[in-house]
Amino acid sequence: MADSGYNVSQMKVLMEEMLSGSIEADEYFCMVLSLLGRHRTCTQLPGMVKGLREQNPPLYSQLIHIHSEYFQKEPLDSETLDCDIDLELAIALSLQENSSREQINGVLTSIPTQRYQRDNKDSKISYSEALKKSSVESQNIEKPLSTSDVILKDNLGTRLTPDRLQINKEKRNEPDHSYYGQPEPEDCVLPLNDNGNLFDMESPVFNSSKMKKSRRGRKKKNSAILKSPGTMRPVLVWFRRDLRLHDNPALIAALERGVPVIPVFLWSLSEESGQNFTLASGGATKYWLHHALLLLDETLKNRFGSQLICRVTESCVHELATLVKETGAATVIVNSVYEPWLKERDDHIEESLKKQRVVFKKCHSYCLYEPYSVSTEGVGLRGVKHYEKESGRVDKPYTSHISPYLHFGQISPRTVLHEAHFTKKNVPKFLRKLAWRDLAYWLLVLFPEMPTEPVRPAYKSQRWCSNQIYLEAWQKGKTGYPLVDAAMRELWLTGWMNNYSRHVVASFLVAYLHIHWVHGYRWFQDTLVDADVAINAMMWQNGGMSGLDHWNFVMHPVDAALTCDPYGTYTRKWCPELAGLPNDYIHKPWKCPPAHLRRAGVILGENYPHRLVMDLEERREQSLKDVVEVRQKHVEYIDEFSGCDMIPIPDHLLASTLGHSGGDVIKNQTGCFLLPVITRKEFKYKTLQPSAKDNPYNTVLKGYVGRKRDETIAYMNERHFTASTINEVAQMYDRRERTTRLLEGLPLPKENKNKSRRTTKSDSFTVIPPAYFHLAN
Ligand SMILES: Cc1cc2nc3c(=O)[nH]c(=O)nc-3n(C[C@H](O)[C@H](O)[C@H](O)COP(=O)(O)OP(=O)(O)OC[C@H]3O[C@@H](n4cnc5c(N)ncnc54)[C@H](O)[C@@H]3O)c2cc1C
Repeated sequence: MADSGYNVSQMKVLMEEMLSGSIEADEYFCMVLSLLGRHRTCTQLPGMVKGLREQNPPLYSQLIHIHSEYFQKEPLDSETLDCDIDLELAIALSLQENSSREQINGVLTSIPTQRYQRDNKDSKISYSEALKKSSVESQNIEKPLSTSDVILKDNLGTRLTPDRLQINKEKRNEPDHSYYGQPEPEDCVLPLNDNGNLFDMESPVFNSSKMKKSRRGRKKKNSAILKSPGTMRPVLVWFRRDLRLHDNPALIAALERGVPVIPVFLWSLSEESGQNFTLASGGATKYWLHHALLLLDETLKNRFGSQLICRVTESCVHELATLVKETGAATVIVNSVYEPWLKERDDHIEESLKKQRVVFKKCHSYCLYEPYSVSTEGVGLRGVKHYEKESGRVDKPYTSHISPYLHFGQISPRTVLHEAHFTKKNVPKFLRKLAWRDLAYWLLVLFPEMPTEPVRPAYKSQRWCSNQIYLEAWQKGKTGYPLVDAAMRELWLTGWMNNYSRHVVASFLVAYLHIHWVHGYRWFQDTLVDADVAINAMMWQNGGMSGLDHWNFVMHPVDAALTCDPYGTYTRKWCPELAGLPNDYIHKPWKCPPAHLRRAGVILGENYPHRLVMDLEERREQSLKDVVEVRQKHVEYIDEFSGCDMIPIPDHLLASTLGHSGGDVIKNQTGCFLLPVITRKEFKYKTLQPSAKDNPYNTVLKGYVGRKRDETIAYMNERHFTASTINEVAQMYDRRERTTRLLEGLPLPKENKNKSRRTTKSDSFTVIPPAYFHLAN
């Protein structure tokens, strides 16, 4: 067993997880491999799991089988290193081997780049030098630097922040790097195991035989190709939102070819944004991107003597065609991006490269699962019954802060997932968030108009307020509500705010200022360093009440502060003019006695604004009325059985879910197949009883109520879990008893008809609404 206490406990957890069925045997094996290293796994794993021989013979033999299959043929030598070291070696090899081969054989490879031939007619020069040169010179020759290229080199005398990537300086102060900085390249490496090896991230499904095969394949291919210089056409790795070297499937695929690898980054603002005013690249993200590119280039340069070719272009398809001509590349490899308009562009690029006889290969890495591969099979109509309320302290760095790194692919989601599995025992909420990231991309693929058009069609006609003063006050953090202002100022100054604050400011804009969520989406796109069309649009749609899974809560700007900033620390940091107020009044200065205000140096209306809107209850009521009006106007989008909103399901999803006939049969008068979606109870109630004065389902969260609700949910979950565990153990004994009696020929005990169920009968979500039966038949 492992030497360190750390590993012992890790091993225990892993074994427990495998026994409880939360991980498979091959996952277990890979994790052990990562923790103990190859040698110790080879020699110690059979002994470690021998207790299973009695306890769980099938599992035991499965593990032994995996173990022997993995180690049987592969010698334990230093060449079989894990992914990143492989990567490092391979990159070094692909550059060095070429150059040394040229020097030894005195042979110039057969396919130097066209431009290179132009420039070096007489000279014989090694291919690697040619490549290195090509990446520097390609920009100098074809186009003037100032207009089309972004060269990320100080020593080339080029501006590090070219115009088109530069953030609008008048608009933004320099972000506070001490608060939120770019990672050093080293920050992005995978964790080391005891042997100093890295986790093997190559196999997403932990398939040991696949892992082994691909390693062998890689070694073979490298050596085979390196021996035949005649086939050395380089490969272009087009970096997009995968600005890293580790766990990068496109880069690995390129290196596997054993030919020179040319790293490229292309920037086309209009293509990034698509046609629908998605604002995919706002000022803050450009700023982040700029630094991420610098880092990537630096890493390539320092560690591998390579460099990133960066070009700004109107059309990536043309730029790639040019690059292919310049370098003689036979293959372009990318990691897929999933925004529908970018996918369309990739399809177009693939076609066009095909005509040049260049292979365009796409790998998957941006999400955990490819959005196109997500199956709806097995998805029932169950609600999200035990959904825990979003909570978070804005005054503490309790969340991971990895969103921009994930957005630009500086960290891969798989790495995060694996680290989460390894470093923490139980992080379901965090894992759920990673899944939401995938969910956002899945939704964007289904509803490409999501950044601009409500997913619930009825809500297109909702009335919104167009008061520009409100919007600007919100954007600048001058609403007079300290928590909202603190969050918006943090966003402006750092390009980031945490999830809870995002909910607070979104609720405020939509439910209290009545400003269309699209304005919120746009502002976030421009100011967040992690601005992400898919996630941002999904969240604003949900906050704006027209999304697939709209929030079942509204954040009150004062009460929310009780939960997220109970001592006012956060608010004082970003609204320093209020710093002197006592805790009791920091979130509601308008209630502060004049003497306290004077002592704290606060003059409302002068150094801190009066509240933009004062009648919060009334404003919220109005927002409810607006929604009810929409629902009453568009009854065709309301399910008559459940009272829920309905959304049209895209045909292709319908066909994949219900089979080829699905698309024809089940369409109503709107010409679409409509599916009921979760709808706030207060909307249903008020739609049925518009003049009712009461609102038993009021969704406005009170800080303390929120906390109490968390505790109640945790308590209920625990009871539910304990009850079902006891029930299952009882059933297991029951089954054993019956088997023994059967074997011994004894009469069987009477069945207990009142067995408790894991899912209670009263769970309304398990009942399929009659509407569905009606439609499905
Ligand atoms: C109105 C609104 C707009 C948002 N816009 C964006 C955006 O443009 N880009 C963005 O990355 N996140 C967005 N989020 C989601 C969330 O607020 C951020 O991902 C989170 O605050 C980032 O901090 P973290 O890395 O510490 O998150 P953690 O809580 O540590 O979560 C880890 C990762 O999970 C993912 N994640 C977390 N929450 C969500 C979520 N609700 N939906 C999908 N993925 C999630 C992110 O990639 C995040 O980095 C938005 C939320 C709201 C309410």
